[in-house]
Amino acid sequence: MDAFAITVEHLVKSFGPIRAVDDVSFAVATGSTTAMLGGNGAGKTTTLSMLLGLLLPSSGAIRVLGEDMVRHRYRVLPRLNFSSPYVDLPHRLTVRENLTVYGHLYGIAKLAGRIAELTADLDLGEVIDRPVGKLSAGQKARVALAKAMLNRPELLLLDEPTASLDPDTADWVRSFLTEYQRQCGATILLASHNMTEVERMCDAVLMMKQGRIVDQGSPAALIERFGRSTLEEVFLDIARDRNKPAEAAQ
Ligand SMILES: Nc1ncnc2c1ncn2[C@@H]1O[C@H](COP(=O)(O)OP(=O)(O)OP(=O)(O)O)[C@@H](O)[C@H]1O
Repeated sequence: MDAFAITVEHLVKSFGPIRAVDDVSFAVATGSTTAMLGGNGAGKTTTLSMLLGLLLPSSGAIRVLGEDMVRHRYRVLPRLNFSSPYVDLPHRLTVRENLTVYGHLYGIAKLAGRIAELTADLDLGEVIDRPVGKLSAGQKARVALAKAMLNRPELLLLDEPTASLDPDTADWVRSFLTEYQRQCGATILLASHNMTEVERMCDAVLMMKQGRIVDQGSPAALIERFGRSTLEEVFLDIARDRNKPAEAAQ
């Protein structure tokens, strides 16, 4: 098994004059939970979209699970999955119909059994035959997670996995992900604005600003380097360009 589930070198994505991702290089250790942090517009979603093969890079190299993502993404897509609050599942289909459609798309064997397992794991029994459009945000988030788990991914890319969830549901989702990772040794890369979540779940943090990675390390190492007591304070220091320690400058 490769030491790194993801390696990115000199990745650039331009939209006309905007360099949304501006010469970014990083590696995500296999089996880690790594967070991508940064203010609005820092380039997190654009980076995740390139890792998923949804957007083509303007330049640079991406290897995901040992494969070149630009040239061979169809080899690797069956081994990963993603969840994002910005991607809606078809509203008129029930939860079961949605999971069935995606299960067929992913070529899952014994699909009915897998859906039954996920219904139990994600506590979807009450909503399984209801249209997705009629569910609450928290219920939709659990359905989106079930969709992301259908193929038992080795790599999970999550865009703000707990955005708009109440603290109880958010905590439940975090525990679910941590348990999945413990059982399967999966790698998780998530974009988040929730610093407490990142401190609790993540081994490593990539700090993005204006399309670049401006600092990285474990939450504890970053907090120590910035002389702060929480990751939220480190985030604000970086966002506001203050108290920047010499070794953080790149
Ligand atoms: N399709 C697009 N066309 C033009 N500009 C885009 C496009 N997608 C993203 N951008 C721009 O690229 C930059 C990075 O956006 P991105 O969505 O990656 O940021 P983000 O870090 O995910 O932000 P947020 O925390 O607000 O979700 C922004 O300036 C955004 O306006």
